[in-house]
Amino acid sequence: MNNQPSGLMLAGVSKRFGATHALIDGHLHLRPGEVHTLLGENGSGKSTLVKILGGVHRSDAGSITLDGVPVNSRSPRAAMDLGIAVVFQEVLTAGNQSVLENVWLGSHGMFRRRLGRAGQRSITRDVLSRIAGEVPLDLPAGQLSLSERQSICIARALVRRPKVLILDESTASLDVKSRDLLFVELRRLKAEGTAILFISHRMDEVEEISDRVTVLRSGRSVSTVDRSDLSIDRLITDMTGNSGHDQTRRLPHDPGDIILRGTALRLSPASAPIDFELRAGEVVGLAGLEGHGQDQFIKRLAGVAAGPGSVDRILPEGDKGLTERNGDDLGVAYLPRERRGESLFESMSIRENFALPTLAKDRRGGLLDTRNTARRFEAFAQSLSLRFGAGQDAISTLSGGNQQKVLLARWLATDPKVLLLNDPTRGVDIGTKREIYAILHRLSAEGMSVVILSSEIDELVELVDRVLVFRDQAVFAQIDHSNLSTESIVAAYFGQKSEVHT
Ligand SMILES: Nc1ncnc2c1ncn2[C@@H]1O[C@H](COP(=O)(O)OP(=O)(O)OP(=O)(O)O)[C@@H](O)[C@H]1O
Repeated sequence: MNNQPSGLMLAGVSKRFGATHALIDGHLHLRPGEVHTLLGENGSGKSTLVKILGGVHRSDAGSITLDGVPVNSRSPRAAMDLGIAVVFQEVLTAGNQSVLENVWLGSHGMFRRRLGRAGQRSITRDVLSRIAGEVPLDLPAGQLSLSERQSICIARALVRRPKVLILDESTASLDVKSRDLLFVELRRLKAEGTAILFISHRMDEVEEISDRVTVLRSGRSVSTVDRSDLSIDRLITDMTGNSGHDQTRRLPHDPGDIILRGTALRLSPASAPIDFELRAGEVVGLAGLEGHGQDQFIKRLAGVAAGPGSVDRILPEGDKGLTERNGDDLGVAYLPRERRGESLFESMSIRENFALPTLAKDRRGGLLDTRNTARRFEAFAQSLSLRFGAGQDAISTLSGGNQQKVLLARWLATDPKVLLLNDPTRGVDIGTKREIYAILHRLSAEGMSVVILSSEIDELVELVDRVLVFRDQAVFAQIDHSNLSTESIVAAYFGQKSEVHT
């Protein structure tokens, strides 16, 4: 008779990377039939723990058991064989392979053969319809949206019917509809006895789905809290070791002169044209269900997407056309949504990734003064609480949230007049998010204008002067500061106009 507790038990698990102690004495009990959230600041060790469970890293010390049986996965396949399925933080799909092939990528030949092609199709259709709606199985994955590609990664884990399902920030790339569908599916799996380890920096999600929450701080498990005792303040205190991260809702204020103007911008041939004016010191939010035009709109403002209509940067001495090439010279900075591919240089160091567009600031008589680069980087690293080993380390050694902070620092360092941010705090912990909001509040008070596309409604309510909500490739509603609330934004998402919308 096995007296070991059922589920996944971790005791004293630790892992070092060179001088970095990523995980120290990690403890966790994940029970069958629960959603257990792992919460912690960027770099606190969550992904390291997940990668140990998923057979990507080997722990240096400690014990892990599943239903009393030692887990010592030497590879992702070994973990899978034990019934542990992990959806990793980055969206990992092969763009030129079909949706169907992507879902079955990496599974055993035997397992696949047993099901046959027809079986694979029907299981995939069934799983995807539950978590993402209709997705064409034969389309190359590269043609799908980020959210749909993430749903493929989740489906890849689900078709294997795991005992333990681990979702490492998997919701960060999902649109609202798919996230809601996933939560319904998680509740169903939970009722069937699946043990679910959930990681997210979004407190609304943590509150909604968690049965228990374990907090990691600097690689150590510091507390485990039951759903009935959940309080955001308590969780933040456990995460940070102090309680200094107060919410700071933006106050109404008078913006300055027009600094950027979009005229008759059309996001699709049939959609209504959009006129848009951005004033100095304004912070404007863009929102909407995924695929409704807000992403295209911010890309048009940034000059990285083309289409009918024009975007003009209004300079004090008069109008001047904005082109893709001179956007930076005109003080317009754009932070794209996808870290990989769109903005990170994976073969470069942390400091190089930060400094690339601003190296001219470090030239002295034609020579590069790297000490100056280091000084500039250090200042941003401090204000954004960047957790890293050394500036020369490869960017890939940083946790996901810390990579995002380096990119934000890169564009803040250009001293932009207009900062265009495409979902900038995705993967950033709540303490740092609030530090970023404070920085943006300060810079906008000094006259910088910000356009921020965010999938996080609380972030918009806290940060912006007004929100444009997109539907069907057009602006459906503009919600002004005095009417900003979670309810008013969500109502507009789903096409409900109330009298508060202008
Ligand atoms: N391959 C690696 N080489 C060197 N250091 C690493 C490596 N992987 C992780 N680290 C370091 O280990 C620490 C923990 O990182 P980890 O990715 O586990 O954090 P996290 O809690 O998942 O953060 P985030 O919320 O940002 O995803 C960080 O300091 C990170 O820089």
